[in-house]
Amino acid sequence: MPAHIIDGKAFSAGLRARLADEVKGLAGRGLVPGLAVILVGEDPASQVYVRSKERMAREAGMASTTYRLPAETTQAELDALIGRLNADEAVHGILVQLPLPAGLDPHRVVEAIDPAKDVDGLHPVSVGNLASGAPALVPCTPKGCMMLLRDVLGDLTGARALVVGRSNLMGKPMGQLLLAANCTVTVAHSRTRDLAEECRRADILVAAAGRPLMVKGDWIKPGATVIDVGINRLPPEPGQEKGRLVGDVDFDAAKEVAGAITPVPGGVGPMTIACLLDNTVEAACRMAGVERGRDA
Ligand SMILES: Nc1nc2c(c(=O)[nH]1)N[C@@H](CN(C=O)c1ccc(C(=O)N[C@@H](CCC(=O)O)C(=O)O)cc1)CN2
Repeated sequence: MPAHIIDGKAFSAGLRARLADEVKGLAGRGLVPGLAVILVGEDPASQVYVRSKERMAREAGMASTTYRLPAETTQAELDALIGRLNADEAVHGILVQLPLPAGLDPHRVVEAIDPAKDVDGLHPVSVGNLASGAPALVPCTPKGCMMLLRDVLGDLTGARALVVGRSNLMGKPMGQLLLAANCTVTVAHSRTRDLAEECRRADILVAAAGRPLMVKGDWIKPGATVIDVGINRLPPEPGQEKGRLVGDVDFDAAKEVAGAITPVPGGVGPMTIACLLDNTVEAACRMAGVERGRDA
């Protein structure tokens, strides 16, 4: 039987609608969550994502400002802007869009952000909190993957989970979140021996390697839940202006074997921005000492 197709677009729309209700309640009590997004340079995909972040934050009733800086911006200029946003009480979340242009150090940039406003969950304090089981602001894409997994599977206890990819933004925090959900977790990467066999053992397979169509249909355990985090643009076919968007998983083959699978586009991607909004509300409530959930 073909797999259940996990509709991340619909799930994200539902989450954003619930957040809009919550924000309305908070605004009535004088707390308007504020998001500041910094984009350095002109990466075309980043421009699209940043525009969507601003639009969706505003649609949810939040205050949102985007700072667009030229690619030649120096580290000191970026540090100074982050310093001003750290001190601004109307700003509860700060995000620096990645990747950064060459010459800017992403570690230094992330470390300049006040950990209480680190809605990307990348600051060493956030990373440490997640690893040690303390309340943490969690990176948006893995947080979205967990929401989808819990929606499809409920309790994940005891599941054998494989994460392919070890980035700070996705693979590493995803491994931590699955571990916290009582899965038995393996994190694989480009140097893993016999990746196909590792995949075949997984009840939950999270592909975040950034390699188009890398995971083949016969790598998937029958009935497994497959979360495809890859967003890769293939070269255009003759006569096409743009190439097709594909994930890290060969979707057409995988859906014949998996129990459930996320498509690309329309799977994990839309969850990233919804979870950014959720993290911004979370940061605002923590700063104001407001307990969440009463207004939703
Ligand atoms: N500071 C950060 N930088 C980046 C992050 C991040 O979480 N924090 N993630 C990605 C980009 N990203 C958000 O920033 C993002 C990626 C994809 C989508 C999305 O909705 N994708 C759609 C397809 C979009 C398309 O047509 O290209 C989908 O998968 O359906 C949203 C946000 C890297 N940088």
